[in-house]
Amino acid sequence: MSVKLVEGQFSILIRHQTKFDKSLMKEKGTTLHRLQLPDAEVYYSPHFYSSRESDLYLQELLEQVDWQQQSIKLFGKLQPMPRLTAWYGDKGYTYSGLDNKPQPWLPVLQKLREQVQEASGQKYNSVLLNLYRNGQDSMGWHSDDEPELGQEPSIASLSLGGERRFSFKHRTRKDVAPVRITLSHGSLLLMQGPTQHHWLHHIPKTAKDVQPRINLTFRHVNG
Ligand SMILES: O=C(O)CCC(=O)C(=O)O
Ligand SMILES: [Fe+2]
Repeated sequence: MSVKLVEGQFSILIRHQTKFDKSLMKEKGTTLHRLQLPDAEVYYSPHFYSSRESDLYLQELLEQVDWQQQSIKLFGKLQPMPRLTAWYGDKGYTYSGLDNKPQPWLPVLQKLREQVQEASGQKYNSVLLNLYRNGQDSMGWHSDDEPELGQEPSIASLSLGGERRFSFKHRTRKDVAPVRITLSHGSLLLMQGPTQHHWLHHIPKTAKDVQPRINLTFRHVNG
């Protein structure tokens, strides 16, 4: 394996070469583009996986993951979350006020974790999966700043399936415009450094007729 990191003004080029089984050949070289957000460190690679690899991973995850409909308390009332979720990894973690008991890693999740770790140069011991069944499924404004994630967490987010809008908004600076990107099938988004301190992000609902989408956020939970 060789990892080469070249930092330009706005992009980091990471080249890597890994052995994969022939049926699922990962293309060599990943370019992570740095997004121009002040007070943040965010990188995006629209085609981290080819469309064929992405189709296969999407199918495997739809079939193998233990998808759950969880509820959250809103204004004192239990409401179903507008998406299905699952949590795999080595450590428990509290998210949106819910205690998540992780499931042991599936082989496909291990494989994705290794590839994402190689691209980011970080280690992750947990992954939260979200399944957005249609355009009415969503995730509200939040930042991933739970104390268990440490001061400046690195969060690697893989998207598979229907394209959805992902927006960032600065917590305090009104002079800084929100940033919107469309997360494509097989894309990788990396959020690290001070991003979670200063920015919120969300997945809004859409009236468009969108395909189901799976998002995986790899995290390192301290414990
Ligand atoms: O679905 C996404 O892209 C966002 C997921 C997210 O922000 C999270 O799991 O914390
Ligand atoms: Fe998040």
